Amino acid sequence: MFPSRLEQNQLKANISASYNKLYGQFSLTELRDVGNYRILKIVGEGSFGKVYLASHRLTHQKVVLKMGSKNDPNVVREVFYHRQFDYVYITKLYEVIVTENSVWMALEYCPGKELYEYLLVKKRIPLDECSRLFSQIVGAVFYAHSMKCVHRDLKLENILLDKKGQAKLTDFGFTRECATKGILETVCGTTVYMAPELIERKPYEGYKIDTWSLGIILYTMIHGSMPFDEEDDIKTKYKIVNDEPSYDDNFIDVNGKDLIMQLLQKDPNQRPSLTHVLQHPFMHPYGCSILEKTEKTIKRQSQGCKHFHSKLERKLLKKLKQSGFDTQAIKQSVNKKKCDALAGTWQLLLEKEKRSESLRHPKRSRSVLSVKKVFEPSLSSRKGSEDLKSPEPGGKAASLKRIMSRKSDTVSIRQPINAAQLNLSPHQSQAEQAESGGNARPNKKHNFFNKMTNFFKTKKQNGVHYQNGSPSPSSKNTDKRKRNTNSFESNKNSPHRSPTRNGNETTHGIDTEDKPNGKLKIEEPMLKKFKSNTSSEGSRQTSMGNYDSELDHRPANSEHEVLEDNKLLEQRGRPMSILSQQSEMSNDTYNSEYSTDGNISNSKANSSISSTNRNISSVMLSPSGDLTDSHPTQSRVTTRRSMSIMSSASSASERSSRTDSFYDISTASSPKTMDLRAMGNYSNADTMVPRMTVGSQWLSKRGRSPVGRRGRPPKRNISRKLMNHSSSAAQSVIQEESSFDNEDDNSGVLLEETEGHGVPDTPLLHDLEMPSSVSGTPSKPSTPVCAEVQPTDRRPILFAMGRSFSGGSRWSRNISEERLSTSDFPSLQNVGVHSDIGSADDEDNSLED
Ligand SMILES: Nc1ncnc2c1ncn2[C@@H]1O[C@H](COP(=O)(O)OP(=O)(O)OP(=O)(O)O)[C@@H](O)[C@H]1O
Repeated sequence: MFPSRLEQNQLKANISASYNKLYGQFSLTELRDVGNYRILKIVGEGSFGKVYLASHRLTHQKVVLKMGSKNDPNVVREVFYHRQFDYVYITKLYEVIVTENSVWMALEYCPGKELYEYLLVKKRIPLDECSRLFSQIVGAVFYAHSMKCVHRDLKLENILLDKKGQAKLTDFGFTRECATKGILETVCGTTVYMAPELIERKPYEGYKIDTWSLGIILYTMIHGSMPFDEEDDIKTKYKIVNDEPSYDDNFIDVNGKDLIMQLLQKDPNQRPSLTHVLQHPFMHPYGCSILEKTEKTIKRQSQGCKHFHSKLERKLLKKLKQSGFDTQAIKQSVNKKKCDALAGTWQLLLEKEKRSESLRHPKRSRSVLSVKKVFEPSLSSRKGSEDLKSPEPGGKAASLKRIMSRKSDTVSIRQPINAAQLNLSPHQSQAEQAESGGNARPNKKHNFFNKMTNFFKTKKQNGVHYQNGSPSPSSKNTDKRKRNTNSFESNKNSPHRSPTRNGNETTHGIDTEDKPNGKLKIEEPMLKKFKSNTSSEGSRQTSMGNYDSELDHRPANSEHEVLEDNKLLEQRGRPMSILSQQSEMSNDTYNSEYSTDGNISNSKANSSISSTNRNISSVMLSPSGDLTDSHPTQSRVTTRRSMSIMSSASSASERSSRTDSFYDISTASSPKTMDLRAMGNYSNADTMVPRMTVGSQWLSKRGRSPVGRRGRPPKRNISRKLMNHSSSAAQSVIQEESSFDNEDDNSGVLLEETEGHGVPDTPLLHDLEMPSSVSGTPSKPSTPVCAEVQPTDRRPILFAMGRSFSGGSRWSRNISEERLSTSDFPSLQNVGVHSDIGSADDEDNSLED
């Protein structure tokens, strides 16, 4: 029986519709999935590439996917070091996916964004909150240092806030180990955060430059502006080397000042150890608690205590086994920190299980770090910080906004309210917490809205008018009068900090009477100043140069991206990076050591560096002590905010370290190769082509590209073009590398300045292994190797880059082979996974774990 004509037509239409659908899917340029992750939206963009919010398909856990170029050694460096860290105040690296050209890092999602942005919103962070956040940051750096690693790019932008408002250190692109070489030479970091010895280009102790940057961070958190940040970078550098920061007693107390002064000692040897920092009275009560727990964590990890020992882990492992998983493979991946799909899935499952567990059995943590604990009125009032009660950025304001938006049909707020404008009691905050947690009870809501109404009534009576989230001048007068009764001076010697002083209220104005010189300090310009100060290059921003226009330059791949970009525009009106004049070195990425791999670069950037160096020296050598700038800075257009830099003055050892790091991660070192390295043999013919490509990319990336680290891809392309065509340095790299074309097969050659090499002795760095597929052979964990360098001894050393590039795709291939597909997994119910992901706001990450 043949189908009727109508049926035939219907069938035809169906077939063509599904064909077209499939075709449409194939021709989609939009990125939807990476490995086991479904991309949800763009959350940021770094110099490496875009950063996406994604969902792990198997566990529905949210992660951040950060993309980088496979050929960028900073990406390799970041992965290499980051995967070693397993610490509560460092973002977790769950998984690394390597595709043909890119590396994708699946990182812990921190919805609170950067501390920098938080500070922009808050203007200043109250002392108690500073103490809490700063203890967490110092804890993270202490942990990294105990692993014999220095971060070298500590700044507000590299500290993220998780959903609980906890600080998380991130971005390990400049990290290096110090186990083999205590004294480093590479100038890297961000100018305004740089220690004097870095500015002066002296050899430096890595740990101590981190300590200095911590001082800058603390100062900025408290004051809302940076201690050394001038319009002119030369002046900034001069100040870093010669001046003491000025402290504003309206915002800082004796302890805070004492701590910052210690951290910002010009003499690195005078800077305190991080143990001392954590024990400092300013850090009380958080510091000691963090120190204690971090030490425990370090001890446990250094003793090689592996995972799978806790009850929860064993339970989860059992479930997985019962469901047919290869638990041995999981154990191996996790213990060796392979960061493959198995390890990633395990970590995410475990986190989810922890969350469910803590929901099932909520326990009250005794830790002072517990969010619950810090919400307690007693502690809060002792420290006087309202913000402790709002762990999320935006604090009360954010919560309030949410609550109010829920009730938008009955209550309306004209403008977002800044936390600073609210002065609720601890109890109010607790109620608000309950509200924002979604467990609000009607009576509480009622209560809360009554309080809100009262609050607005009171403010109205006091003449406060909200404009763009800030009180209008008339309100400031009122506030000023109010603060007169609570002036800091009167509380200065009090052992307890004044709630008003610590609260956000104080951030809105300072009494004329409080100032010794009687000068009125106007708050709004302060905020503006801070904006540009924090974005150290942003101080040169023009009205044209802004984040918006930068985003506009980027090709929007899809409507989705456009939407995201628009959201970003709404959220962040930051100044953007615009190409600076070539002589501008400081806050741009200037001549990374990658660009000098085997070469002393003669690029424009290099000359810019030397010109700036001349500038610095001329400034500093001025006999009168005045700032004499014999080489005035060329007109800068504008830049966005502080940029991380790495100078051409990088020591060969640093370069060696980087390349060794890459070597370690990509190929397993063999004693034989090591010997060859030491003997200075050159080798490898077939890897020269990729090396050449890589060389040029490195040059354009963090090299002399006038675009900063946060430069956008189109600009990078431009600079790459410039490099390729105009930079003799790039050619020089290629020439020198090409000269070794006919060497041994297994290694790349880098013309290095070296005198030998050392092997790190840190036990914590040892037990690592990337997927064996990286090297193509089962690999014993290799230790980071770093050449001890004498600048005078310039000779080529062998370094086994070859396989890394030629074999990179093999790694990628094998990883993807190993990667679990959805079908590989049984139903998640079988392994006891709940679908209420992310809803809990528990203590899953607590140090007690
Ligand atoms: N784990 C994360 N959670 C939430 N957002 C993140 C996370 N990591 C990065 N982001 C967002 O992505 C942006 C860029 O990320 P990141 O700064 O790490 O990139 P980058 O390439 O290292 O940048 P740069 O080197 O210029 O500092 C950040 O500003 C932040 O807003």
